[in-house]
Amino acid sequence: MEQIDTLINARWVIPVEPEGTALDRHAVAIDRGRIVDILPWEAAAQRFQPETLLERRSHAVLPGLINAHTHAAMNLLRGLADDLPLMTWLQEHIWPAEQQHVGPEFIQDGVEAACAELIAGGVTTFNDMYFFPEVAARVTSQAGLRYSAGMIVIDFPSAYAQDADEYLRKGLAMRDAWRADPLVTTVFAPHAPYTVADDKLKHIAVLAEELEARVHMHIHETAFEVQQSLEQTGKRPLSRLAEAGLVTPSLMAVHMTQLDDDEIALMADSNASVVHCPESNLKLASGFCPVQRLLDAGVNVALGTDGAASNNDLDMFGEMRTAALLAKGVTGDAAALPAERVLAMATINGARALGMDRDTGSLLPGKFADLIAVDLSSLETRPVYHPISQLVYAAGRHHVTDTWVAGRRLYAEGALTTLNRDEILEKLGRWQDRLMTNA
Ligand SMILES: CSC[C@H]1O[C@@H](n2cnc3c(O)ncnc32)[C@H](O)[C@@H]1O
Ligand SMILES: [Zn+2]
Repeated sequence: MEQIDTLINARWVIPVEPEGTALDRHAVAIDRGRIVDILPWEAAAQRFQPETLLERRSHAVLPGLINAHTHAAMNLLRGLADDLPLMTWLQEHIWPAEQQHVGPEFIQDGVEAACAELIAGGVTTFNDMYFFPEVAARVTSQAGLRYSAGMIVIDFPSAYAQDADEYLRKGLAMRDAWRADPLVTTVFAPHAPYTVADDKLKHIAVLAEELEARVHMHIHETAFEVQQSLEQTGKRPLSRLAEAGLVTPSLMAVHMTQLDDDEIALMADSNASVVHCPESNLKLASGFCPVQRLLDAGVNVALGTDGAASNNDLDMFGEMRTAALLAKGVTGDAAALPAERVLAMATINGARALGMDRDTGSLLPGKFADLIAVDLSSLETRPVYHPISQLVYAAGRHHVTDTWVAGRRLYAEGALTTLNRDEILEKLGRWQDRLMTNA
């Protein structure tokens, strides 16, 4: 018998690779943080002697979800300003609130609350863009989540940095400081084409190539952004970025609601990724990302929630369902973005966008044991004819019972193991009072 750390007997194991597969009555064997094998229950019982045996006989076990675009600390700004278009929301509400309140304590408490929400919602990796990423790294590392930290650049001062050079310097210092932590990776995160000047974009392109780092950026979020760029520069933002050398396999282009055929071809030819954030785009009335056309062209499309102030949650189950339904509405084709494809977007495509697909994003022997268990035995999820469809169209994040990152159980039968829920709720109450008295 082989000694292993954990064996999970699941009613269905959904490895995501190959897409659309649901293995009936299979077990996942985990040892030293990695998946050893996936095999039928009986074969697993004969081969393994686990230290921990978990019976999840009415559950689907699948890769942890990858939230490919967040602003985690913005959990403290959830519901501060709703029912507004992007630029009014940002310029008149969010940016003033950030100027007044953002600092290390804000990040500490906001990211902690976000980590709790992400873990309970089945997310094992998130790709973030926000101020003070070194504070977020400390929090996420303690929480046990996999964190892709944005080295942000934006052409306006904040409590974090005064100008683009200082943002870059601080980001690179954070990258060096966290290099050895297996849960923390770093990507460049210039905010948007309209907030970062050409020379900085070119500098980031050179650094990203040298350091083999991803570049995470809001691009073509609204028609207004494209129109304004045409008026100011005579170019659409994406062609400005292409001229700066940023449209490469390292690019994670977030939103992309405005794309013509040539731009879709450019994204495909460049092997760049798109991060689709359907709920934020709907709520801010930003537009519709042409997801099916991008996928048909061969573009890697991942899924993200955006921050809790524009979504207003970090619920990747909700995001999968919205993405699938929206694609059908936009194309007029009920076959657009089927359940197995949207699950791939929320897992392996996110890992590909981040350059982490050798390690996470699907359940394959040798990969990190980043996985979740989802209970499909409740009234609203029975009967189960097609487990993957059920996960996307009927289940929700409240059906997640367990979340593991690198084999460590961060959520155990509905309880957080690394974070204190009551303390987080208390801190959220204090921030609410603070923001309401200083609005
Ligand atoms: C430089 S830190 C990130 C910066 O982005 C702001 N933000 C949050 N959501 C959006 C969005 O959908 N589009 C553009 N900018 C956004 C956030 O408030 C921070 O200032
Ligand atoms: Zn965003």
